[in-house]
Amino acid sequence: LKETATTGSGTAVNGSTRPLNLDFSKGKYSLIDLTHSGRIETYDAKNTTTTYSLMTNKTKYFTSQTQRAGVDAHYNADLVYDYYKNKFNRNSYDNLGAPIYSIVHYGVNYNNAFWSGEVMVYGDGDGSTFTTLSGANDVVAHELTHAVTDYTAGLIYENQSGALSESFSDVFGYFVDPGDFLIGEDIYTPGITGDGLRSLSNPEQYNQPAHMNQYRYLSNTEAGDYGGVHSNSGIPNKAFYNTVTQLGNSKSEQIYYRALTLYLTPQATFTDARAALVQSATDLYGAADAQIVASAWDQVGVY
Ligand SMILES: O=C(NO)[C@]12CC[C@H](CC1)C2
Ligand SMILES: [Ca+2]
Ligand SMILES: [Zn+2]
Repeated sequence: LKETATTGSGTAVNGSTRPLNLDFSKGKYSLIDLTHSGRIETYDAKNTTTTYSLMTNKTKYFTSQTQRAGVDAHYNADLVYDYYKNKFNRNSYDNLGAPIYSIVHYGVNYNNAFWSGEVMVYGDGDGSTFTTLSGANDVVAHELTHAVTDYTAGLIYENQSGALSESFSDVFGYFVDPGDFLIGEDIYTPGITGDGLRSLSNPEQYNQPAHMNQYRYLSNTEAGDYGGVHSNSGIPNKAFYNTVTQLGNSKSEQIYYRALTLYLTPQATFTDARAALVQSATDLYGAADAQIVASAWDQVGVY
């Protein structure tokens, strides 16, 4: 049967109202966004980890409590799609219009979200450490940027290249949510205000190193977070903060996108990332801005 693009709205994780791009067919509305070539479809795992079904509704208003996870996964995926298209003319994570599939209500009390290599997956959190993880636009951007990275630099998810993968995902999480330098603040510890999972401006606040002399040589195993990819990302994250506070968002996002998509390679080290970003700044804006990038990395002990 034919699909018909239409619009509606839904209730977000935080209770606000989100506009939604929907499909109407066979007498019901579904979370299928047909408005651009990277179509977006959002599914509900209903707290299993093995089965899922398209999130649908009788009306165009997705306002029930259990629909909130899907509303924000769908809305934030479109927001991130639009960010990459509008800023860099990138058509979905593969730049070929790949569909973006999201699954919400994954597992029980699942305090995580991840890009599986094919789909976005979001837990509901346990209500104490996290609430529904699709509710944070910076987290959705973080995860979809892992997909972009997989199709471009291909950074290997361990040791320094893995910490760079984490950092680039946090950096584009910031660019999609530029009001603060925290990651995950909208869904982290719902009972506490003002905190976040990580800080780009002050990584040490959440027990991340912010200088090479604090690098954590952890084991390259799941228990060691693959060489500490989520802790050592504090070092390139701080270099990013040093850069963006000098160059501003518009120049910085173009420099970071160019480095990620043109210069970085799978085994890149922090030194390679510095060189890729300095080169990108030179290409785009000249020697003075490139020097600002170089200095940003000097300050975290990466040469
Ligand atoms: O850093 C991450 N993934 O690499 C997180 C962990 C909790 C939020 C969802 C996924 C961010
Ligand atoms: Ca944020
Ligand atoms: Zn990540």
